[in-house]
Amino acid sequence: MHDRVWSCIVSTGQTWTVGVTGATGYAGGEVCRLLAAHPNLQLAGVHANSSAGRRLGELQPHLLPYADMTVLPSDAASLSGYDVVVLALPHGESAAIAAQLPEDTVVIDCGADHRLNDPAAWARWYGNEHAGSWPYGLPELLGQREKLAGARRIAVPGCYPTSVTLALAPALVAGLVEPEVVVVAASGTSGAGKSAKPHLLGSEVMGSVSAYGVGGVHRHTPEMIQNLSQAAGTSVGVSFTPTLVPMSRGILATSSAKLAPGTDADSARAAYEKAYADEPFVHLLPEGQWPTTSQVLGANTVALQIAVDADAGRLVVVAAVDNLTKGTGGAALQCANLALGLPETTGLPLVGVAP
Ligand SMILES: NC(=O)C1=CN([C@@H]2O[C@H](COP(=O)(O)OP(=O)(O)OC[C@H]3O[C@@H](n4cnc5c(N)ncnc54)[C@H](OP(=O)(O)O)[C@@H]3O)[C@@H](O)[C@H]2O)C=CC1
Ligand SMILES: CC(=O)N[C@@H](CCC(=O)OP(=O)(O)O)C(=O)O
Repeated sequence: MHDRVWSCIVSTGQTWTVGVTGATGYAGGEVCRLLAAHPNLQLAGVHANSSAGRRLGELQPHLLPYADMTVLPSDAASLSGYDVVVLALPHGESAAIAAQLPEDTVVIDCGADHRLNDPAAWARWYGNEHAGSWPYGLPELLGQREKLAGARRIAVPGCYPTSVTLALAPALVAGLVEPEVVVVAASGTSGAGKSAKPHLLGSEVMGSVSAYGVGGVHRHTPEMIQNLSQAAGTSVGVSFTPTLVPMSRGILATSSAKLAPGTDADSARAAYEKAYADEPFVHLLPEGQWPTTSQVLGANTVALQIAVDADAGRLVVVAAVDNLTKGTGGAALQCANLALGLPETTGLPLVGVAP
């Protein structure tokens, strides 16, 4: 563990040490980037797998304050001793490590291992034994913030479920729509992680948009069903189609559902205004303005807009999120703030990087 790390933030008040594993990947790298601006959390160690022993600056050159840190191994013994551990590992790699960490350590898992409540759903979608569910790290979901305050184990949502849940929950809570939703979402390539895959080559991605995981086979479908059913208080059906678009970061999710009798544009807008009036990171845009991925890049924010398509009889909601910030790394630190009793917004950017 490094005891002296250059930091651009002068801390006032209590500080907690943070170890990040998966720090050489996209999600872990984003956690480290955001930690550099956090006044109370100090990145004290970076861990990974095949790159253990290397200098972080070789692998994540944008993380200048941490360039001289040596990447440490990713086992439980190496990860013990931090106040907070962020796991940003491939699915299935977190649970065994987390089970060996002290109970009073705040453990935030960016992977899927502890997101689903239903063991049968886990077995169906991930194919191995369920490691048990943890409090789900989406504070804006009704009733969820209270479960995260003081928690010592938190499961950060998937990036698509974050955008889709925040887009549709207010309508389902208020009974504005029928509990059957259709979602088409576009993601940048960083959503697929940093390891080399042929379909992510520049020559495959540039100048082309492709659909994948079509026909109800994407593993984020059960997570959306879980969240939206919690909001609706009844089982919600989800048809989800993800698409890959030629940009590095960002998700633009377009969701729609059949209007319930009596829903009109005014009642829909009122429900969304009420739901998000006090949410610092969720922004219902002024009428007529539509979300773009560029406006949320690098920010822990979600931009939303709604429309009532009276002819089709559907509510349409568009949501933009940076998959690496509010979609993972920012959400991880938002949850850490809640777990530690810090103001929820501490150290998190509201300002995007545009254009
Ligand atoms: N990318 C995104 O937008 C989002 C990602 N997530 C989740 O975050 C997690 C990380 O994803 P992402 O950053 O994209 O992935 P990357 O492929 O970019 O990074 C994976 C990281 O995990 C390490 N790693 C790989 N295999 C192992 C292993 N067997 N044991 C320990 N460490 C290992 C790698 O280390 P090394 O390089 O040394 O091998 C690397 O640091 C995943 O669970 C993903 O689902 C969640 C929401 C959004
Ligand atoms: C573009 C792309 O490939 N995206 C990833 C989403 C990854 C993610 O955010 O979610 P998890 O944490 O559940 O892996 C995918 O569709 O699998």
